[in-house]
Amino acid sequence: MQLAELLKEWPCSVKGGSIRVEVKGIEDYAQGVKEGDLFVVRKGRNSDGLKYINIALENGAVGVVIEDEKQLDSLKLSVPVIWVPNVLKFMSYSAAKINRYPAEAMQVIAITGTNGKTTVSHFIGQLLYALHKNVIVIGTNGIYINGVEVHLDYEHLTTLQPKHLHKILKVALRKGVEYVVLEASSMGLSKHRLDDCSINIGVFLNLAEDHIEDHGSYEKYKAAKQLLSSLSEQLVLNGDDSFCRTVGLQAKKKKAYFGLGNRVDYQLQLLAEGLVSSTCCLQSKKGQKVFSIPFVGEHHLQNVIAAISTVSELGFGVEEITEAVEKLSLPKGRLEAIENEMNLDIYIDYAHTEAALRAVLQTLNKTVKRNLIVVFSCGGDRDKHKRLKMGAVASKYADMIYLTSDNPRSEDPEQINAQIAAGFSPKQHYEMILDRAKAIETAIQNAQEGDTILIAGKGHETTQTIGSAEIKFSDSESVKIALDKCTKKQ
Ligand SMILES: CC(=O)N[C@H]1[C@@H](OP(=O)(O)OP(=O)(O)OC[C@H]2O[C@@H](n3ccc(=O)[nH]c3=O)[C@H](O)[C@@H]2O)O[C@H](CO)[C@@H](O)[C@@H]1O[C@H](C)C(=O)N[C@@H](C)C(=O)N[C@H](CCC(=O)O)C(=O)O
Ligand SMILES: Nc1ncnc2c1ncn2[C@@H]1O[C@H](COP(=O)(O)OP(=O)(O)OP(=O)(O)O)[C@@H](O)[C@H]1O
Ligand SMILES: N[C@H](CCC[C@H](N)C(=O)O)C(=O)O
Repeated sequence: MQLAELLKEWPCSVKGGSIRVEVKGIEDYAQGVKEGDLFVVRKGRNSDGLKYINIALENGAVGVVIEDEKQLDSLKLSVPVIWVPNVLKFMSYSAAKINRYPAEAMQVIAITGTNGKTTVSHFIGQLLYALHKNVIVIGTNGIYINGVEVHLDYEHLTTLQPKHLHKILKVALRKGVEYVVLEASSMGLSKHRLDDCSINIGVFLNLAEDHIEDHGSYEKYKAAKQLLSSLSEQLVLNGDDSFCRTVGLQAKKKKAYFGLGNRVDYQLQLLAEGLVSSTCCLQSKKGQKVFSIPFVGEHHLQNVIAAISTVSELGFGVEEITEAVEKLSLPKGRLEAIENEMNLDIYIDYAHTEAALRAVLQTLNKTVKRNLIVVFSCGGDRDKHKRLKMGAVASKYADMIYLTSDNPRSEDPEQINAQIAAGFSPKQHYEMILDRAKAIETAIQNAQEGDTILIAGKGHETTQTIGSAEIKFSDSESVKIALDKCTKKQ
């Protein structure tokens, strides 16, 4: 697309060079610029794109986009310098336009909420696939087309940056994909990553505390989540959550509420709960239906009803949806049970917020046969105030806690754990073993037949970030290694 064509509908000023040049893509990482890209100068937390203009030009940038108007005069370049009022919004607009707005040709479902986004997006993806639709799911656990993971070599965020998002959507459209299910993180929304991805249904799951420090305050975090409402044509909201109710009340658009409580359009009632499955009754304007769900826990009932109501709002019948629900599976690292011969119930779960840890512990507490043992820590360079609260929740349910490391990043894991332990009850039994593999091994070694072990916080993750080093690490691999060692010793 010609630069002149790209800029036609956007407020901007241009100096130097020619606007008749062909633009192939948009890039804000200088080293990633390819021949024909526009380089976007962005001031970040650690650095400033201004320092890398020369690298971008050497790599073939055909224009440089800036946000600071003064640079229009100060930058003397051989290519056009383009001033726009907001580079993040411009990146979203231009990535969508260069790729010819692929989202518009598909049904897009975007999910926000503090907890459950990955789970619900995978549920919706699985349901649509079972209903013979081609579907792409994009989120924390990666990118999946019809359940098959697509491996890409760029930085993986929960909500993709527009430069990646619209490119992958264009490929998906070519492959015949009809439905896009994506996670809308608060960071993604506030950084305008989804501004030009036309969203048919916006799903609101819940609001609890996370990423408060990234946003600056709880109010700002809430406002970021709420942005999804204005970006969506239609809303599906959790009627049991007061924030979601408020979003619904303020939105003058088509909406449907789901929940376990009353006054909702799609209500799920728990009839019976087994060890690994639940029997439920769905009441909706489309009728009543009893069916079984292949997992337990109130939070997962919430996730299931969120997925059912969304797919129903897309126009599918309740009968066919509930049939498919019986075959749903949880995404990797969510209440993932690890089989073993030691008669232990071992689970890996991605709980890394207070609400998530409470949800998973309440669930396990119902089925625990003997002691409940928790192995966890909190991420470094992330909300500090959640640490004490997660400590208090863990201590409410756990007989024994192993404090360890969970991506300490630039922080001292011992200090992080001290902040967690400050929330423990005075009688709490606990031990600190910073090496996560060792902590897992010790927990398994010291456990007695019938105990339940929850390893929380890292779920599907395959790395451990210590300082600036990213080391290969997986909870499930570590559990398997520990189990091997323990069974050999027996
Ligand atoms: C807070 C945030 O969004 N940070 C993102 C941001 O970093 P930054 O603004 O600090 O950028 P910077 O490193 O200072 O660099 C400034 C500019 O110089 C450029 N640069 C920099 C160095 C260089 O060698 N060459 C170069 O061109 C950079 O590309 C950038 O344009 O831009 C970087 C490059 O694109 C991102 O990697 C980084 O996301 C990091 C990875 C991140 O962790 N973001 C998280 C908080 C996030 O977005 N998470 C949400 C999930 C959260 C949730 O669960 O709700 C997500 O959607 O994934
Ligand atoms: N509806 C829910 N309410 C509370 N907790 C939940 C809910 N669904 C899942 N969880 C908990 O949150 C953890 C993370 O779930 P999931 O990955 O689906 O959420 P997410 O919103 O995508 O998380 P993030 O974006 O922070 O990575 C789960 O492992 C579980 O412990
Ligand atoms: N999306 C979340 C994931 C946190 C997972 C936990 N393992 C951690 O590192 O804190 C974040 O980047 O904050």
